[in-house]
Amino acid sequence: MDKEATAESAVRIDEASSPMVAQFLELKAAHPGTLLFFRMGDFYELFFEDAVAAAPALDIALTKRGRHQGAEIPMCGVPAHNAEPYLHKLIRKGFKVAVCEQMEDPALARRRGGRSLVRREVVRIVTPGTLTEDNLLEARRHNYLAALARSGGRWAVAWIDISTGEFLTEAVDLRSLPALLSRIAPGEIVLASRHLQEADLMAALADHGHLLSPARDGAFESDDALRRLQQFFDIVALEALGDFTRAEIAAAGALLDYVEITQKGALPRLGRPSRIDPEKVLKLDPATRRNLELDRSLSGERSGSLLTCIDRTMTNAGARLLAERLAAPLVDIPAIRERQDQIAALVDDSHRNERLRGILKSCPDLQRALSRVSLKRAGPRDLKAIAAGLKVAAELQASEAGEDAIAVLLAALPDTGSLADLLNQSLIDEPPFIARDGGFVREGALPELDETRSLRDHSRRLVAALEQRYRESTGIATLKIRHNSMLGYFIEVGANHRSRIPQDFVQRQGMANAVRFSTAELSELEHKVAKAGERAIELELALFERLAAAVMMAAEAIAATARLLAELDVACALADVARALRWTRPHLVEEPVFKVEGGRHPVVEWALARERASFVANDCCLDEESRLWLMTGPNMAGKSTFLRQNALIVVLAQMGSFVPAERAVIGLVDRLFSRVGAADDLARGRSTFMVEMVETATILNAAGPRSFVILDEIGRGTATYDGLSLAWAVLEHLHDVNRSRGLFATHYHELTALSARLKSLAAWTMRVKEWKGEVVFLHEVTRGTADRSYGIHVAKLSGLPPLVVRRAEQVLKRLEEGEARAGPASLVDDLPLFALEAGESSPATLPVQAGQSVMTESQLVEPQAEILAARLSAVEPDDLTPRQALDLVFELKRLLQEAKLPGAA
Ligand SMILES: Nc1ncnc2c1ncn2[C@@H]1O[C@H](COP(=O)(O)OP(=O)(O)OP(=O)(O)O)[C@@H](O)[C@H]1O
Repeated sequence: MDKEATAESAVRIDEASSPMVAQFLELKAAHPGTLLFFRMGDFYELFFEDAVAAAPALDIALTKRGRHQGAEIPMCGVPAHNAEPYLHKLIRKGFKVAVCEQMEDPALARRRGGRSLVRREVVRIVTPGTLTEDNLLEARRHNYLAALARSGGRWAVAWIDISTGEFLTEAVDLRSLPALLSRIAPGEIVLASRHLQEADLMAALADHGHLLSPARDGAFESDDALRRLQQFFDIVALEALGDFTRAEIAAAGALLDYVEITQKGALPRLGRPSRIDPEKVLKLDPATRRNLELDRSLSGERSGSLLTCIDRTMTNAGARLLAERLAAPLVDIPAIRERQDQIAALVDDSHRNERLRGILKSCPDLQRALSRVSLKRAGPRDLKAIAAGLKVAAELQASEAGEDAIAVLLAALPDTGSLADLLNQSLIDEPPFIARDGGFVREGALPELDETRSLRDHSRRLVAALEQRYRESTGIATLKIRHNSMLGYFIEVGANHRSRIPQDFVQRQGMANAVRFSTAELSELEHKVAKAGERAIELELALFERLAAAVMMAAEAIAATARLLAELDVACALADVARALRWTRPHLVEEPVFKVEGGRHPVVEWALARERASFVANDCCLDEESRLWLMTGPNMAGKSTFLRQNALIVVLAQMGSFVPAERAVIGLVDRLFSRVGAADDLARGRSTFMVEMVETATILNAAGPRSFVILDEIGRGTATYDGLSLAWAVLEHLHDVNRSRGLFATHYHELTALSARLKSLAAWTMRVKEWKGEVVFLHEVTRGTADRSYGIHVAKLSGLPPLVVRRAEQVLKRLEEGEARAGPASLVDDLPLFALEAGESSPATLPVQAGQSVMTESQLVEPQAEILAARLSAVEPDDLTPRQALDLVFELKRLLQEAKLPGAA
């Protein structure tokens, strides 16, 4: 939500307000919830509470200027020509900024009368979701503006990227809303103010609360929204674009309204909205997305994520599309196969792929340049970028023939050659960013401009000739004709030559060492130069407008080109990954099977390769016979890696990529769940165990026969028997009720006894070898059950003090002796399936072995005895002075007392 400091201004206009303060306050009142960047000459100034909020956020000085109602007015300012970094900082910190410009030349205002104010208007409201400038945006990520609307009791989300024109909608229910939002990852969410009080909605938006932008309720009214959409897209009936729900229409229309308000009427080019069928997208809840480290690692960094591992795209648009596909894998075999075909066409022909990637490399960001042109925020460099992008498209098309999926993709590129030629012929090779000062039109592009420029240059040469003439006529060799913005052209001579100045030189400025003059002749020349210069800029700007209009005429073709090039880039990148990392094309089927041979974890394998270590590939075959795998194995043996690698193979396969395996047959997965590891969610007041249970509940409530579930060490966050009981019940529920495919890793070896009774549960383990008392992890998945956890071996490797390790070994021995007396198999008989429901038994009746955790005091104090022994054996009696010997006796006595050893009193 907006920063509090920007809420409605507390300062009011009254009769005593100066005209400028009154103007400021009026504009401020019209734009509540924003910081007002008030243009004053070369600066944007901020006043009152805006200044107080912005100065610390920007780390700039807070000063004072004038008084209002008897108090000094706080103020801070940023330079207008370099405002973007400041805007960036403020947007990042959650502020919105209303940019208010001077709409006339201050000289004009002065001419109206001494105290006339410069006319000022807010030209744009900069918000996190409506950015278009490259400096404010991340080049390789989408920046979505989303709107959430309800109509007839049903919800929908619409989202656009105004910097690329993408426009999508999806119907959603409140339960699925967090998953949808975590998939879109919007920068800002527009919501009708009336919903802000709804507790269930606010709970669903808990993770996204800081992104909310409340908007007027009327904007979400679906009839108005429909009209707005039809008008914007110039269509009679929206049905032509798809079967939108009322809520989708309301959300989409509200987005247009919000964009119109923030862009002050300048609407960007937007593609027609397309509707996403939620059933065609693999559902990944926020926890699963996070746990699988799809686009960020668990520590929140980009490196170490799957996306970083597979992102070999050459263009920003390609990187954005890849991220989009990874965020929303498909549940649609024909669409997946279409993507696979493109990769397949390139994977075996690395020369072709390299050639295409080489050409793509020089492709600028067509989408973002086009969006700036549509918003009239573009400069000559944007037009040049569009020309360059279109040239790349033409070059790619010319370089390819044939009938495979890539050739088909390239054949679909629209012909935009004439526009590219027009732009290239009109613009110089490296034009400036902004059009205002001219200097970007190529010589020969516009005959009138060439004439004007030569007139201007000729006049400049005449000025040089005049300087030479004046030097000769006055005999002052150091006389110079110079130029500055205050005086224009002037003649400058040293003060000591004053006596030689002719009568017709009119003095304009006297300084300590020099005097400045003008002459009628010089003024006339200056006038000519200035006029020619002005005319040249006029001509250049007019041409710029014509070129921008030509671009907008071809906007749909340019957008289609940009989209196809991004698709090509993604195909090339994934083909490159597949070839370099030996990935294979998965076979997608409708039946709920999962058969992966030689599967690998892409990120772990990549990390190991950097250390020149190799990854051990493993098979995973889930079918009706063994739909659920119960994985046991020592710590560090690779269970989590195995679980995740199979989940990632699902994601990769359904996003249309090849997968890290030798062979893979994947039955479409509708929902993928992962509960791997646990982290405290202290910000929301949840302990590790609570987080674990909430995530597990989500899975058990939603997973079905087409889902794929990975669960890692369920129940470890609580007492052993509580944990075991929970894991037990969860496993049974998954097997009998959810009937999903899945992998379940556990340290509760007791659970493996269940595999004898649950028909589709198979016990698998990670192989280890004991060698000379050490454990060697083979990372191989094999049938069976682990006999031990080797946790203490692993702890030893971690540098735990030897004393603690030895003690742990002792305790373990005793615990195991206790367990052996009862035997894990007894648990199966003690807790028959769904005995709970039948009321026959409860998890609380799990057999707790009497005496298992009870130890005598003398057993417990053994470590202190060892400390004492260690201390004594370190002593060399011959080296001790009498004083040291006495100290030692006291020390030993103290240790003895602390240990409470028998006889210590
Ligand atoms: N298949 C493999 N090939 C090679 N190295 C592997 C493989 N699987 C795992 N490893 C290595 O072993 C490390 C530990 O793996 P992982 O975290 O999956 O073990 P774990 O059994 O889940 O351990 P814990 O029970 O302690 O969580 C990984 O970081 C990786 O370096």
